[in-house]
Order: sequence, then structure tokens, then C-alpha cells
Amino acid sequence: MIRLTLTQAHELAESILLHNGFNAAHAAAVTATVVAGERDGCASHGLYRVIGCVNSLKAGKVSAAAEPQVIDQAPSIVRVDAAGGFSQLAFQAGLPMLQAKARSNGIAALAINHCVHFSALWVEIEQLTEAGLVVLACNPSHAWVAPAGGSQPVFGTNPIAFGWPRAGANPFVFDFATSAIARGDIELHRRAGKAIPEGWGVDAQGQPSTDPNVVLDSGAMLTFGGHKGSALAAMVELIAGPLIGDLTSAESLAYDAGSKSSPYHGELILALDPQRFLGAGAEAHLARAEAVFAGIEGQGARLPSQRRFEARKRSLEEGVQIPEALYNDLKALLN
Ligand SMILES: NC(=O)C1=CN([C@@H]2O[C@H](COP(=O)(O)OP(=O)(O)OC[C@H]3O[C@@H](n4cnc5c(N)ncnc54)[C@H](OP(=O)(O)O)[C@@H]3O)[C@@H](O)[C@H]2O)C=CC1
Ligand SMILES: O=C([O-])C1=[NH+]CCC1
Repeated sequence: MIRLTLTQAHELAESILLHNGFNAAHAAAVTATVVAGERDGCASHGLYRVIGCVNSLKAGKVSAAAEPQVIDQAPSIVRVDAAGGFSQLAFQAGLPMLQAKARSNGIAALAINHCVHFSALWVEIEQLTEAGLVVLACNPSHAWVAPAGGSQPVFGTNPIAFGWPRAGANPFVFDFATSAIARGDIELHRRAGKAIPEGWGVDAQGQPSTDPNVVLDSGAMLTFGGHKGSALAAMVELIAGPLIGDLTSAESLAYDAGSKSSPYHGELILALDPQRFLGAGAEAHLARAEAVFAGIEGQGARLPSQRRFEARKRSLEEGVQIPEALYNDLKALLN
């Protein structure tokens, strides 16, 4: 393993992105999310993703200098046209108007369109919980996941993330793929030459497989929780696809045309302002919500994101460790 300080991790990612042609704004926005992923112990959306960024650029599937256009679509809807660039910069561009609309209306939506998307959603969720807002976000990806009861890919790995601000504590945040596991995790198993657990995927005949090559290249991933994950994955296809005028996971994969680039589609982010919902009662009701968290932690169960926040604390002190093979692959992108 190679140990890097967070500053070194940042410099490594940003220099690769700049060297390969991304403009300064995209390089900075993408670097912030992949370094945050590595810092928080989310390797599937950490530094390893820089390789995919460069591959997507070489394949002509992402714009290196796209300028996101912010559109005031309706009193409660802000739309950002990412113009074929990565989603990170588009999110940053739309964030101020989303917050302003959520504060004045109580609820607001940000629809990001035409973005190339590969990041973990909690990075965005936390920026809204920090502003005191409740938030829900989701997006499709590429059609890699079979519906419950079937064996042919229809859905993307379609993450759903939720955040709830808490006074004096880390926010309550969960963020998961509606597949049994993120595809990035299966790709990391492949890189490490390891089998995957049963239940993550099937082969082309729909039979269970623990071979990451089979699941990634010819089979299908599975949803989490059977028919329940399957229904949630379908919901994400609909509300972060056609509802916002953007591609489904099947359409994104067709657009990819075998280049194996990051997915190209939209993202939907809903922000709710407790102050606007509750007025003078906000503080008392938010205090009541704390009983839910106490009920979970009080019996020894953990809150989602707890592991991540602990990893963050550790990484801020000790830096991060990445496999030597990944480090070498990243350095090779500077040649
Ligand atoms: N951009 C895209 O299109 C996609 C992005 N992704 C990203 O991939 C990432 C990983 O997704 P996935 O593989 O499903 O994640 P995991 O299954 O690893 O974890 C998902 C969530 O569950 C929490 N959790 C895990 N174990 C427990 C536990 N025992 N008790 C309580 N909470 C727990 C995690 O918290 P903790 O982190 O603290 O462990 C996290 O919030 C996400 O950040 C997601 O946004 C996934 C698919 C597509
Ligand atoms: O890990 C995953 O499933 C994905 N991350 C970005 C696109 C899909």
C-alpha cells in the first residue's frame, strides 16, 4: 500500500486531470469529490475514479471545459445544463439557487441535465445539510442491473441518498446504490483479483456468479432487497430520467456505444427547509427527531455514515492508503 497525505492525494488527482486536458474548474471540482471519497473510506468512489475520468475524455464522452448553464425553470425548480461536462461543476453552479428556492418555498428541486456522472452523492448531500436543509438525491447510471425476477440488465446502479441536518452532531446521511453493491466495488474486486460475494450478480444465463469478470462483462448485477430494491431502482429511472427530460440507464448505455465511459444522464436533488415547514416550532420538532437516532444508537446499532465520519477523522490525521498498483496506474496518467 502507498500512504498519501490528503494534500498529496489532492495534488495527484488534480495534476492528472489538468495534464490530460480538463480545465481548472472541472479538475478542481472532480478532485474535491474523489479525494473526499478516499478520505472517507469510500474507495469505490475515490482516487481510482480518476482513471475513468481520463478514459471518458479520451473516448470523447465528456467535455473537458463545459460551462454549466443555470436556468430558473419555475418558482421551485432550478435546472442546470451541464453541457456534457462532469456533474460536480454543474451541482456547484446550481447550489445557490436551489438553497434560495428551498428557503423561500420550503421545498425546491435541482434538475441537472446532460452531465457525465460518477460521484458518490453524500458529497452533495452534506453541502445541503450544512445549510440546515433536508435533502434527497438520486440518479440513473448505465443499464447493468437486472430487475428482481429477471436476468437482463435494465436499471443502473441508481443511488439514492438522504440527509438530515442535526444541531451539534454530524448529519444523518445514507447513500447507497439500489443494486446490491456499487459497480465500483465490483471493479475494485476485479482489480484486486478477488471473487465477489454471492448475491451481487449473475452470469449471462441468470445463474449466480462470484466472478467479477463474468458479472461485469457478460452477466448482470442484482438489486438489493429483491423486489423492493427493484422498485426503487425503477423509481430512480423515472424521476431522474424522463421526469427531468433526461436519459434512462438503458439510453445512457446505448449512448456509450461500448466505450466503457462514465454514464451520461441527469440527476434530481430535492431540498426541504424545516424552518419553512415548521416556523417557530422548528427547534422543538427537530429536537424530537433526535429520539429516532437515540433509539438506533441506544441499542448498539450504528447510524449510516458513522463509519465514514470515523474514516474521515482518521484520514485527516494519518492520510490515506491506496494499493500500489492503483498508485502506479495513476502516475502513468502523468506521462
Ligand atoms: N454516481 C452514481 O451513479 C453511483 C454512485 N454510487 C455511490 O456508491 C457509494 C456506495 O454505494 P453502496 O455500495 O450501495 O454502499 P454501501 O452498501 O457500502 O453503504 C451504503 C450506506 O449504508 C450505510 N451502511 C453500511 N453498513 C451499515 C450498517 N451496518 N449500519 C448502518 N448503516 C450502514 C453506509 O454508511 P457508511 O458509509 O458509514 O458505511 C452508507 O450510507 C454511494 O456513495 C453511492 O452514491 C453508487 C451507484 C451509482
Ligand atoms: O459504482 C457505481 O455503480 C457507479 N458509480 C458511478 C457510476 C456507477
